[in-house]
Amino acid sequence: MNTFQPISGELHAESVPLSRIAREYATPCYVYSRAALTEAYRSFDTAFAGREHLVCYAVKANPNLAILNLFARLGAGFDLVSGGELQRVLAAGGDPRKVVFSGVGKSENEMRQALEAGILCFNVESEGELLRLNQVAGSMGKSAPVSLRVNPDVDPKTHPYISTGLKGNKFGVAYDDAPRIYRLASELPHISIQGIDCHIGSQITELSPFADALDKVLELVDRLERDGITLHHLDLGGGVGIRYQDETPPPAAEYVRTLLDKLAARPHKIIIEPGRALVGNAGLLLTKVEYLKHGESKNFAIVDAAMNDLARPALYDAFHDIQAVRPGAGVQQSYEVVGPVCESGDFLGHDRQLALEEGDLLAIMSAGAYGMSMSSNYNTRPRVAEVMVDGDKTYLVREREQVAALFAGERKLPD
Ligand SMILES: Cc1ncc(COP(=O)(O)O)c(C=O)c1O
Ligand SMILES: N[C@@H](CCCC[NH3+])C(=O)O
Repeated sequence: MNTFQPISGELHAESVPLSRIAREYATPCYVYSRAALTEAYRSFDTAFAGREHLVCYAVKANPNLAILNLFARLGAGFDLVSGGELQRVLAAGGDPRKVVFSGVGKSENEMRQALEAGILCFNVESEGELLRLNQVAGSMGKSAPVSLRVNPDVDPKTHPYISTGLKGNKFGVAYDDAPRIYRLASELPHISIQGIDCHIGSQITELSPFADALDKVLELVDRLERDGITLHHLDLGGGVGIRYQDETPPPAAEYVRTLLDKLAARPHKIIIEPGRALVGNAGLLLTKVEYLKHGESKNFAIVDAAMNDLARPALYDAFHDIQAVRPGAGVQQSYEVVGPVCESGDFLGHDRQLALEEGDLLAIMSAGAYGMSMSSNYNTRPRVAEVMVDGDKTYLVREREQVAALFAGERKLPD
């Protein structure tokens, strides 16, 4: 699908020219396509047809309430890492019985909040967390549904900051420790074992790490079975990559087929936790060129978006394609595309061939995941607006107003 494509020489979001969005909402702003979000979700969901499954969207990728609401309506579950994310999911109409709660540092308060809401499963990441959860659940007269997140020591072949399933990473319990901790869990009075969980990293563009991790998980499932511990679900995490530049990540259908081929003889319900693959290419960051500056060795295009709006280039040296919204009238040359923040690391792209004039609009592509969600107020810059496009309509999706509109008459927002 061509979510963002040129029509009559101007880049559009669905059928809305980006210059119209800039005029109506000002720049910088994030622009999301409802059709692209829907299609991405469905591509995973339909690939599981005939198999008991749950696609739990990883909220951290983009916790925008309109996006959560859309996925909830499509039947998604949610993967959380904080009590704040749980509040958002509930405010957006998500079903707590489809929620899994990951994260290495869950606080007592967060445990209470999740037990109160009645979530599907805690993905427990340490023995200490298991013992604490048992205590908290007991004090509430409840039983906590649990999977252990195991660390399979598989190399996901991605950026080291976003690898999570290697021995040296802080995530999950050590593979060889898992049987002992499951035995402990089976003896705790307020813990109810539901499944097993594994998430090896993010922006993974090959299938082999997923297949290797699943093999290791299945070995453990068999071992547990022999020990008399039966699991109801397997949560295989997220991590499927997207195309930013020239990557060739597996399409959802191929990824799911690879998993299901190994799971054909297994009775378990399958859970996955994709984040980036559902939202990454459904969003862009729209920005305006404020100034062109020709330095001694480089040309700078100084735009009104910055590292506080999109941290990925500064943080991971990540590549985001940068497209002119309209063909430029300037001379085509190499530009450093940089923001107004007072750091030399404040760049959105290096050495980009662009024909620019001041006032031109640029689209920073593939910014739907880990864009707004990692933004900050650094340099006392306000957080930018987020705009949802639906066909030829656009609407501002600023938190409170947006939820109020979505749930008018249906649900009262917490103060
Ligand atoms: C536990 C867990 N699940 C799911 C995800 C989502 O990852 P991605 O956005 O790469 O699909 C993450 C982030 O890496 C995670 O830590
Ligand atoms: N923030 C990372 C992904 C982190 C995945 C979360 N465990 C990125 O922008 O690529």
